[in-house]
Amino acid sequence: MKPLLEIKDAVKTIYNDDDNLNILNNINLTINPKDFLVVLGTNGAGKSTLLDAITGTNQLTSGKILLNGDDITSENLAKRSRHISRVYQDPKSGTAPRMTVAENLLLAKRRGLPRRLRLRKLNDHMEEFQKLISNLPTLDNRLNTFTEKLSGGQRQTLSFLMAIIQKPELLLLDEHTAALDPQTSKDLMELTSRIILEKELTCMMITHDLSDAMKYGNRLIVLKKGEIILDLNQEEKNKLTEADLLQYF
Ligand SMILES: Nc1ncnc2c1ncn2[C@@H]1O[C@H](COP(=O)(O)OP(=O)(O)OP(=O)(O)O)[C@@H](O)[C@H]1O
Repeated sequence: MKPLLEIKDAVKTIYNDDDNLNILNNINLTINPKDFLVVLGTNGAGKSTLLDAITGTNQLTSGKILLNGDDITSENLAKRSRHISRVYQDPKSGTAPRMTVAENLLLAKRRGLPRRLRLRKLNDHMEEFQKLISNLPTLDNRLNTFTEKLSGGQRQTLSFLMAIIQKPELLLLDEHTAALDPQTSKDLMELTSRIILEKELTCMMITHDLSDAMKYGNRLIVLKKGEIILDLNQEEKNKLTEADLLQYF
């Protein structure tokens, strides 16, 4: 199978006056199409830095990143965002507050087009957007609500829908349920898993929640001090208990 994403000898160095620190220390990782990879690790292990390198938010010091065999290591964020989408932890970061739910969805659907063209003919898309949210009690009847009026959970659900609406080649979830209450977090995690399977997305998800890490995904890696210290496939993951996982922290 042709890999979707290849990370080769990735190093990210932070230069300090007295000491240099490799926050990514020679990471090698291959992700295949339809993989749902869960990423665990202690605070400061380098998880977000790794996602930053994949999206182009932050460039690597050395190493390569290939998407579908193409070297994207020095491509800028805008170019990569045509293929890669990301949901952050903060519900406020993914949506435009002074726009309605429907306008946000249209912006996401037309990502890559000039902004002035992106909001045209909204009415043509209302039926499609209504269908998209029809099974989601949290957003039902909210298409015309300004995003700033939504709760954190509603906003995060919208951020997630915006991230998948164009069927990205790679979906990156950066603790996307961490700021939500337990029930809302569970609902969004279940929606996430359902949509990833239905749309056959390839996903990399950072979480600190061990039970989510056990329950979701077909592969699990643990990062520590910028290195991958554990990499398990589905079968190996199924044999693991939360207590086993805790030993890596
Ligand atoms: N621009 C920067 N300058 C200096 N240090 C940085 C910079 N970016 C990240 N770091 C450091 O690199 C390390 C890795 O940070 P990163 O945010 O990737 O960790 P993380 O695994 O995502 O942590 P968390 O679970 O807390 O979100 C941390 O020690 C952090 O302080």
